Amino acid sequence: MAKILVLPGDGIGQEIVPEAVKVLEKVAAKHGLDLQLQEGLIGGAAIDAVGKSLPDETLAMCRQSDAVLLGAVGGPKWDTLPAAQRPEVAALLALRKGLGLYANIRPCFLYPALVDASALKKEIVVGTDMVVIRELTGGLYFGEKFREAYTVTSLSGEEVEMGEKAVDTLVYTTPEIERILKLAFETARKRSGKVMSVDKANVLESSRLWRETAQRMAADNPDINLESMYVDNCAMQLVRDPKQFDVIVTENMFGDILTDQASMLSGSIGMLPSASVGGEVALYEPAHGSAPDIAGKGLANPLATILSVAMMLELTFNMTTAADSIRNAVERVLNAGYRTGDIMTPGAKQIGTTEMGALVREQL
Ligand SMILES: NC(=O)c1ccc[n+]([C@@H]2O[C@H](COP(=O)([O-])OP(=O)(O)OC[C@H]3O[C@@H](n4cnc5c(N)ncnc54)[C@H](O)[C@@H]3O)[C@@H](O)[C@H]2O)c1
Ligand SMILES: CC(C)[C@H](C(=O)O)[C@@H](O)C(=O)O
Ligand SMILES: [Mg+2]
Repeated sequence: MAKILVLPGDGIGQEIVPEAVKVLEKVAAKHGLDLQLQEGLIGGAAIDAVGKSLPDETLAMCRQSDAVLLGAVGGPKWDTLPAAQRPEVAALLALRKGLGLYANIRPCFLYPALVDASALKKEIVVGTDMVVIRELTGGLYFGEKFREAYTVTSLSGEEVEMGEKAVDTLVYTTPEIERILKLAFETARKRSGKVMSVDKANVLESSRLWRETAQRMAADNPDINLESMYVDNCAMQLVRDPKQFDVIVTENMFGDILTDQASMLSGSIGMLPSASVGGEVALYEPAHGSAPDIAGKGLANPLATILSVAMMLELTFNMTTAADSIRNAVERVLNAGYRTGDIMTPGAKQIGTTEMGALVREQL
């Protein structure tokens, strides 16, 4: 029995998650996986319904599940709430931290049919196949943060208020760095053995600890070919020559930014799935957000969420064949020329969210 909690959340989450769930149901039936699906409230939708973006019941339901499928949280309606109540912080970050999900795996793969969908030149992106391992429960996101009055002492010795001071703290500890590097090494062993550790060790103390730890671990793991790169260079190299990368491992905020950028190598942010792992129960979530600009219009690309279901089958349920059947179905639909707006190219057939979901299911 596979107990799966479904959390559609906000914006396009409400449109893409149902498509992914129907794919999951079909694959589960074909591969003999007995599903028990439950739906829960999260994000702005939960604030509107019960006054809290991560209701206690949702967290408890996560803990009783084998896996969680999340859409997205946040949107303009809740942007003006105090920081600690915003869905992104009070729901998503709290869920990741609460469940101990210290690693976010974001595979960035270009389906050959989408080579023209990328904003980058065809010869640059063709053959893109990498995975970014993003640290998910440390760094700036979770360090101490506060605001206070900013005062300076004037020439006459008076304290003068000059506005405010805002502080975010970037903390990493050796064990936090070791466990994410360990996952990167394990991932690399199943691929080419190459790991690029991305940091800002020329400026940041946390990055110096990161780099020293990575290099020490690499010395103990001779089968791993580890290199380190500064994050600014990495941002440039990702668009200059993405095929030099296989496994990238990096801290929380660098990973957030680099994966949105890397998504363009796969054609669109609507193509980038993810798995947040390392804790009590894994959370599968597309890398993109709630896309308020297209929400409610049936335009969103459900493939990142559908491909997140494939990751769930593979990582949580060890069902590699079932996972591959989803990836192959997606490939066949793309090969047949069907596209949502974000991956549309001249000559292709533009369809909406539900049609894309239905076509993938037809191919299963
Ligand atoms: N995991 C999450 O829940 C998550 C992730 C990122 C952003 N957010 C939140 O989402 C809201 C919007 O943030 P944003 O606009 O910066 O990022 P976003 O990822 O929601 O959207 C960025 C752009 O990409 C497009 N896009 C995203 N997903 C798409 C899809 N599946 N199909 C087609 N186009 C897609 C959007 O239309 C938009 O133009 C904010 O409240 C933000 O905090 C949530
Ligand atoms: C919504 C936000 C908190 C989140 C993050 O920064 O981790 C998102 O951008 C992501 O990439 O999953
Ligand atoms: Mg992000």
